[in-house]
Amino acid sequence: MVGLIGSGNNGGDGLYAMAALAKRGVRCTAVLLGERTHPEALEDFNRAGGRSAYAMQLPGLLEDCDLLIDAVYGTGVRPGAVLPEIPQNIPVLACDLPSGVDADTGAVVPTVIAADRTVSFGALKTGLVVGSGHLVSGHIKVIDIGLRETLPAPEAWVAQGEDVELLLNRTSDWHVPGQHKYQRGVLGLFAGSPRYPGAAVLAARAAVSTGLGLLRTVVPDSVAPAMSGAVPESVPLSSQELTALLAHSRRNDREGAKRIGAWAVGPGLEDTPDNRETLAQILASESPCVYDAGALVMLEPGANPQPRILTPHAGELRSLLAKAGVRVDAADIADDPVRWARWAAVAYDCVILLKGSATICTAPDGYTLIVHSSTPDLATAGSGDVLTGLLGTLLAATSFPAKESETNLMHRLTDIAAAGALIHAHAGALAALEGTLSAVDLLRALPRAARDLGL
Ligand SMILES: NC(=O)C1=CN([C@@H]2O[C@H](COP(=O)(O)OP(=O)(O)OC[C@H]3O[C@@H](n4cnc5c(N)ncnc54)[C@H](O)[C@@H]3O)[C@@H](O)[C@H]2O)[C@@H](O)CC1
Repeated sequence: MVGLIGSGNNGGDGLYAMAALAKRGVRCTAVLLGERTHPEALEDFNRAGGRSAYAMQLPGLLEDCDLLIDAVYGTGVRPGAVLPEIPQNIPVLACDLPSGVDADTGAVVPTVIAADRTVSFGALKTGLVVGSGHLVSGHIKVIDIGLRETLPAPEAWVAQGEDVELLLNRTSDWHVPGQHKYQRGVLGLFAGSPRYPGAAVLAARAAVSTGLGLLRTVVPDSVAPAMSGAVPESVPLSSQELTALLAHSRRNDREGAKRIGAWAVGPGLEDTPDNRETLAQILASESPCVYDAGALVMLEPGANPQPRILTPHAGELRSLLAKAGVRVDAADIADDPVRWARWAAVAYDCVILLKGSATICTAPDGYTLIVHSSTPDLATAGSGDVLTGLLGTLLAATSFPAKESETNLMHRLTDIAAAGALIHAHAGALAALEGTLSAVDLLRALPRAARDLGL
């Protein structure tokens, strides 16, 4: 076993770990990379029979290495760190976090040492589960080292499959299925264009296959035949009907509100004057809404009484922020996705679900849930459309108390966004078991994924 040992406490942790292994008879060599080495840990390691080596000996040592322990840098890494290259065939176990990962943001240096496993001490660091850090952390295990009482409140929470029931607060909100179709929610879907008819169909199929009561669709004439063919459950909504219905719900008419409980807007949508007009009507409707893809282009920053979830990927987030006067590039977002998602949540007064290697769901007050279980295969065309339909169903099936505080409402939306991301990720994992993953494979797996997670 070879350990890469840095000059700080992370190096000390690596030496103590290797000392314990050396005592069990494992042949351990510590490559000392810093100008100094944690003195007590080095003494313990030497006493246990470990050997030390210099950086120049590393290539030879790696030829006969079953496991590399990476303890060069932990939370103390500063920008500009340069790390040795490790051949891909050598399994790497990182102490606390892979060397070169920023513990708070997930930013990595170009020479970051990718780990197969990371053993993190005391608490899960945000940088392990978001951005580029998430891609190099491998399997993560958090070890309790008795710090719990002294740790500050977490700045973000990781949501997992078993949390879905809690996130959806099903006991109080979800109606008994099968009684009445409106009780399982009515969703309006405004999506599609002659250029992107499939996006609307994917979102619609996702919505109905997660147990929606009724789907009303607002799609261009050219998309309508494909929609009724692929999603016979959907009921088209003419523009006159739409205007009348939205006027009803603006006056808080109970019947109108019942007819469309939530909206899903954007998959395949084009930026046209007519679409902008419809979008403005939906924005004014005050029914909760998920906005994706083409709809994001048409949104403006600022407060809006409508409860909203926006679901950008990094490029769309950059455009949203630019409209709000915040100039960032793709690299800035990759280096600190939580920070920029929060900026957008504030600028647009909504919940942001930022898609990426991990999904970040965040409210304007900073309440943040991270879903990092997604398979990389989910970055497939149409996968976002499926997520939009699924989130629409979750919104339509949730009853939001009329007198909910702004903060509670935003937290509820964040919980729903994370629940959607978890179901989506689980569907992706199920579909990936069958081989390559297309959006249609994802759709097929959706009912089973929803059932597995208690929907
Ligand atoms: N702080 C705590 O409460 C605990 C810390 N622990 C361990 O301590 C680690 C943090 O220890 P440290 O604060 O000593 O930090 P690190 O051990 O991560 O690294 C700090 C050392 O690396 C050097 N360094 C950092 N960036 C550099 C760069 N770009 N170029 C050259 N040198 C650079 C610093 O000068 C310093 O000597 C954690 O990751 C964890 O492994 C744990 O043992 C548990 C408790």
